[in-house]
Amino acid sequence: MTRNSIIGKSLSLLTDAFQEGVHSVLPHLLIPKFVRRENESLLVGHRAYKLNNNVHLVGFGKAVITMIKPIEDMLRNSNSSSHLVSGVVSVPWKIQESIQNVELLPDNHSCVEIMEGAKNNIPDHDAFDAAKKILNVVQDLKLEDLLIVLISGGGSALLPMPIPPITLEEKSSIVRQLSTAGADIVELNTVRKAISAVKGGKLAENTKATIISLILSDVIDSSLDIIASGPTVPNTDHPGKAMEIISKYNVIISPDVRHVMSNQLRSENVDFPDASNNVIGDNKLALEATRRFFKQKQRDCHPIVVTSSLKGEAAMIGHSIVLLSKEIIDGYRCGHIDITPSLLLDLHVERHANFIEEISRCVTEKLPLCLLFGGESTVEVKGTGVGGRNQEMVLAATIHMKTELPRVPEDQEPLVVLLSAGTDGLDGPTTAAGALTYWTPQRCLYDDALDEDVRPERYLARNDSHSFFRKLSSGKYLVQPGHTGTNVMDLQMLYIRP
Ligand SMILES: Nc1ncnc2c1ncn2[C@@H]1O[C@H](COP(=O)(O)OP(=O)(O)OP(=O)(O)O)[C@@H](O)[C@H]1O
Ligand SMILES: O=C(O)[C@H](O)CO
Repeated sequence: MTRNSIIGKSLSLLTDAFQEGVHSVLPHLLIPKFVRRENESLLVGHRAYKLNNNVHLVGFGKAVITMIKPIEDMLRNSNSSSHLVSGVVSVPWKIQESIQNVELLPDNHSCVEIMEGAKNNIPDHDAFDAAKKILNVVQDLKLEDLLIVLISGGGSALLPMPIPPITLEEKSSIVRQLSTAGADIVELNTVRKAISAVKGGKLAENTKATIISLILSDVIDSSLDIIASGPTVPNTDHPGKAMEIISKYNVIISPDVRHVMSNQLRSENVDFPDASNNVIGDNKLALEATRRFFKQKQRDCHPIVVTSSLKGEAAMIGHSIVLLSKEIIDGYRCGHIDITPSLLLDLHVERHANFIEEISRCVTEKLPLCLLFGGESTVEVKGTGVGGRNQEMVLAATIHMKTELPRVPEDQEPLVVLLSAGTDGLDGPTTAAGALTYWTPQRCLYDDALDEDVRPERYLARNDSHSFFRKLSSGKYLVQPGHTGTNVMDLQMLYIRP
């Protein structure tokens, strides 16, 4: 096989593995594993709920559009009547037309109203209208009703309801300032909870019905109060915490926002006995599916799940990944590896001893490796370019690969390929999920870029990673699945052959 075809095959292998990871967390496949109908009861986890034409459904997030159908099917009776009485969901702009398999969408007679909004993941008036409708539905319910709440990542932007007199524009500006300043999702959602009339458990406080939340997690450790800002989970944040975050990132806020934040009380409700919050899937599931894929498709390759809690600055992570690649390539050459301890911390390696043992074995036996990471990085956006955290990570890695990976003797042909992409299919305000890069001692993506007169450093300095990858080789290195209909953070795969 020529070097080019080995590179091409490896790029496709990683793209296919990413798709497999995404497929494993498609909500319509996860819901039936968690929710079952048995006669006139709905079984969710270990609990049984009596059905009596009393079910209402609300939902918000990037992945809820394909959660509706399995629930509707389950609640329909043999005479075609249904226990599902009403529903409203808030989903991303244009998501329905991007779901290719229309069978996954609710059918035309569905009683669930689908409202699209939050273009580019920014709360807007369409999402605000949806949030108002959702709040009306839950407020009207009675004690004997069941409320199914479908929740997934992206839910915060799709359920905006600032506490008056804060306006939607003020709220959006705070979120934008925080996320471009590099605040992580825990910080961002702590602030969102403090200024919202529905987040931080307030949706649950507004209903008498029994709540069953079905949650697809897109945050590290699946913290329930952080996913979509926990509308059905008690808010236990210290009242001053949101203001501390505002000060940390120098966010400019209006006197109204300051007033609402300083009057925030510690939540009275420390528990909602009538709410059950159930996580139906997460990043770990996707990583495990990806690991299995490598085992089946590439028998000589050793896949290792490194972490599901990767976080930090995207470009720095890209650098750490290259430093680890260097140690592994050196290891293949001398049959032994000493991993720098700080790299284990920077890459959030979960089980240090196991990881070192497995890598050492692969290096000694000269086995190809695929290291699998999951999590969510951040970017402090200082430039005016167009990009996302995954594309920025891969662009930074491309530059470090060129300068830091070793020039090994001619007779050795190591190959490094990296993919980083968001499982929701959209990385920041771009149409790609992420990107790929490669390196061999003879040629790497950086060289291709120079040949095409696309200078990686210039694009990185402007936070313009999407423009870089779009321009380079007509977008060949972009990962572009479109809206996937799911969302369990990002996946990174680092494939190294000796
Ligand atoms: N030009 C850019 N270059 C790199 N990253 C960017 C750029 N512009 C925005 N970002 C990053 O994109 C992130 C927002 O991306 P996105 O809208 O995909 O959010 P998300 O976290 O996936 O959404 P959710 O968690 O709501 O599903 C922010 O972290 C922001 O720093
Ligand atoms: O919607 C949100 O808040 C984020 O996606 C985290 O769940």
